[in-house]
Amino acid sequence: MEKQTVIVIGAGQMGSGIAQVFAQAGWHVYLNDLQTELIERGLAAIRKNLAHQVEKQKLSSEERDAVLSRLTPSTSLEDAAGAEMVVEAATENMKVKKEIFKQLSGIAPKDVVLATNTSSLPITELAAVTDRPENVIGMHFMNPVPVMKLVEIVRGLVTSDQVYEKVYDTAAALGKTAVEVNDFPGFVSNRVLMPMINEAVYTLYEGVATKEAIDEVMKLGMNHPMGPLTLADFIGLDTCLYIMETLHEGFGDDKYRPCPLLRKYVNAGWLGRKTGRGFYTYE
Ligand SMILES: CC(=O)CC(=O)SCCNC(=O)CCNC(=O)[C@H](O)C(C)(C)COP(=O)(O)OP(=O)(O)OC[C@H]1O[C@@H](n2cnc3c(N)ncnc32)[C@H](O)[C@@H]1OP(=O)(O)O
Ligand SMILES: NC(=O)C1=CN([C@@H]2O[C@H](COP(=O)(O)OP(=O)(O)OC[C@H]3O[C@@H](n4cnc5c(N)ncnc54)[C@H](OP(=O)(O)O)[C@@H]3O)[C@@H](O)[C@H]2O)C=CC1
Repeated sequence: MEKQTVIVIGAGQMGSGIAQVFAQAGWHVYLNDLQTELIERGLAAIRKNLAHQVEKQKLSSEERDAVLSRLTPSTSLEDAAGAEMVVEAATENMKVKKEIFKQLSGIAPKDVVLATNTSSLPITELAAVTDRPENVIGMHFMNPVPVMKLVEIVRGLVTSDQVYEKVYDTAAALGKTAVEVNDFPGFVSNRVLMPMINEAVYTLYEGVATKEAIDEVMKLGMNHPMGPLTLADFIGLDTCLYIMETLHEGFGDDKYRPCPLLRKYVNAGWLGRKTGRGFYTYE
């Protein structure tokens, strides 16, 4: 198979997971972030995951080394000039993403797929800042990327069939199952998931039960692998808040209003697992 190159923009929990699965599928990967330390943190997470696979004999140490050799740190978007695909996984903020996509227009070759891993933001609006909106598409991986099977593919208003097919085939080659959805706030995944999480936060805020009780009810009663407050910490409370704000603004419906407790925690810098504190505390 011809070796292909992808640039993954944002080396946070999603970007590092996306880089890992591409590299494990044989792609060359530029892992891009603003600072070298952030890329190093992402690479450290990948090394840890690969070490676990070696320990479990799911991967040989030679394969691990080959995967690691396909990962190149990048702090310049100019590296998009040498890629066949871009997957943007920077912070869930329209201003940040528009700036990235605007810059990509001047750098990436014309036929490059410009995919975003956004959780909720409109693909069509993002596409409109580029000189090639037909190449822009949502390629929404789930967290943790190496484990979760789904990729939600989101077509913008003018995404071409060719770009859709390329992303669909790529998801399959990464061992994922793609599901096609249209471009509306939160798509399907977060339109359904995030109001449940937000309601769990309201349940805590209104004193209906303790955080442990709320999580236990949903785990044991509904067979969810994680309770909603544990899951919110896992996703990142900033990301949860941004998604609720996108739903609230996008639909103009108060049923999506973010719980004030969620906003308070984010303002306090309690972003969940990634900062060591959210609804729970972490080592
Ligand atoms: C916000 C959005 O836009 C969209 C989203 O992503 S929403 C979030 C979607 N994700 C979820 O809902 C996740 C819900 N939680 C789960 O499915 C499970 O708790 C879980 C898969 C995370 C962990 O599973 P578990 O059975 O409780 O724990 P554990 O036995 O430790 O892990 C199972 C496997 O996953 C792996 N794993 C767990 N966490 C991992 C991580 N962060 N990265 C890589 N691998 C991981 C483990 O190494 C283990 O692999 P092996 O079987 O090879 O040992
Ligand atoms: N968390 C989740 O469960 C899921 C998240 N997503 C989506 O994936 C994206 C990333 O989320 P996640 O990985 O959790 O977030 P993280 O906060 O873990 O990582 C985001 C990374 O992007 C970096 N970044 C910010 N601006 C830029 C830029 N201009 N260029 C390059 N890198 C930049 C951040 O750096 P710094 O810290 O310095 O700002 C940070 O390292 C978001 O759009 C989110 O909605 C999708 C599915 C699931």
